[in-house]
Amino acid sequence: MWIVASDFDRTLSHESDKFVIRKDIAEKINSFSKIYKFFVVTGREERYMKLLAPGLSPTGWILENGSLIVVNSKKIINAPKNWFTIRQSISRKLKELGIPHSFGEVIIYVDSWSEEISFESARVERNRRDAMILPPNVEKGSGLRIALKELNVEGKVVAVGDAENDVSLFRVADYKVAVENALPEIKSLADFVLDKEDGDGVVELLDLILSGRFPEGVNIH
Ligand SMILES: O=C(O)COP(=O)(O)O
Repeated sequence: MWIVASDFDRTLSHESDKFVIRKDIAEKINSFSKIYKFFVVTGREERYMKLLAPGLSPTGWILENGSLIVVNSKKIINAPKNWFTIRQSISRKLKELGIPHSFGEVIIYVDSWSEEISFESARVERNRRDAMILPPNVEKGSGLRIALKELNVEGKVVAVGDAENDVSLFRVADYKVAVENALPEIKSLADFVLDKEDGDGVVELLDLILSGRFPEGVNIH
């Protein structure tokens, strides 16, 4: 069984489309998901995914950077019980420091954050200019593992991404794939770099898998 775990922003969707996924790309993923497994693994909240990915029906969603898993209409929170008390105290500290932030269902989002701040009971994950404050040990990779366990799915995991918060996804993958527009450090970690950017790159990957040309038939560059 092939299991594709794909980032969303700048991997499935393009900034010039205001991060809304193109219809042909969503349709390709929907048909792939009927044969194999496809998970969208994103830092984003569920409410944004409803707006940015209308009509997209993957096998499952790993949201808020691995802290919220949605499979088979079931929501699983990947955080310790005391996390929400910790989250309140972190929010108070951010307010004292004058750092604007917002809450997801589980995590804290900070836009355009360049300061180096660490917290005792939380982890800060950077993603390009933004940052997310999460429970310790919660990341995209651990979220994917929970989804696979919940669905009782086993197979070869192909992770595809573009930026820093995709590194943990690479750690749980059998094959690490970067889209053409990925950051240089992500490309250097990848087993394969796709010829195309964003969603066109992911379609390229899905076609390689569907036609049986992955991984042997891929030109490594
Ligand atoms: O903007 C974000 O929250 C990051 O989203 P991504 O993980 O899909 O790249």
